[in-house]
Amino acid sequence: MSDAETLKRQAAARALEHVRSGMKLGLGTGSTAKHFVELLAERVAQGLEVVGVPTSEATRAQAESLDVPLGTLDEYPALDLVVDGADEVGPDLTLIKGGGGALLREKIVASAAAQMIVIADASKKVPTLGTFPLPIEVVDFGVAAIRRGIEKAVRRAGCQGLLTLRRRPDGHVFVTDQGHLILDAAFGVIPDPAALAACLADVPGVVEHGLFINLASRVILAGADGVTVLDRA
Ligand SMILES: O=C[C@H](O)[C@H](O)[C@H](O)COP(=O)(O)O
Repeated sequence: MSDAETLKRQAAARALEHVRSGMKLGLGTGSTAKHFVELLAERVAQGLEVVGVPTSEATRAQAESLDVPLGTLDEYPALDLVVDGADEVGPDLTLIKGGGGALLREKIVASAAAQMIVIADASKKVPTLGTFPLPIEVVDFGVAAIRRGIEKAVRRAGCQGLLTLRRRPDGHVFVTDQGHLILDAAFGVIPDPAALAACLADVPGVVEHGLFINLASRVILAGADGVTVLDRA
């Protein structure tokens, strides 16, 4: 396992300590969350009783293959905990998520959970959000007009930058699990995430964006110097 994967697994292992039998658990998406699901499956095999609600079809497939019992958010609308990764962790545990395109379901699941624990390697911690392009999920209609609307709206929050329609490695347009498209916004710096979130919410055609504000209660970061736990004030 590479050094980066080892760190992700360390963060995942620490998050697993928060899991108790009987919990309804949101299962995040991405390479870090994947470690958590693997470790969770080991505990399930040993007798831990939980029900997982996956945040993506990819996570559903992984959890199913590992025999983690699953349910839907309709069956379990109030979750005890969600464990998920992040692309950036900023001040006040504000996050950028959606690098894997799962932001919409991830945000719905996080909002339904009593607690959200984020797991990441320490490189994800940043003083200011925005180096990682912000994923903005949009409907599949009038994307050029939606893009113009976003460009105009985000200026009110002091943001500007190139918006790139996300494509898969094979060149086809990336389509989310909910059938939407993603514009990745290279803002570089997001001076006021809450103001930006409010501006984006005003643009018709924007379904959701990757800013997670006041959702993460704890962030577990694994770095060369060990594991650091950050709690939201
Ligand atoms: O859409 C994907 C998710 O928000 C991921 O949790 C995020 O991109 C972090 O992924 P990774 O753990 O692979 O860096």
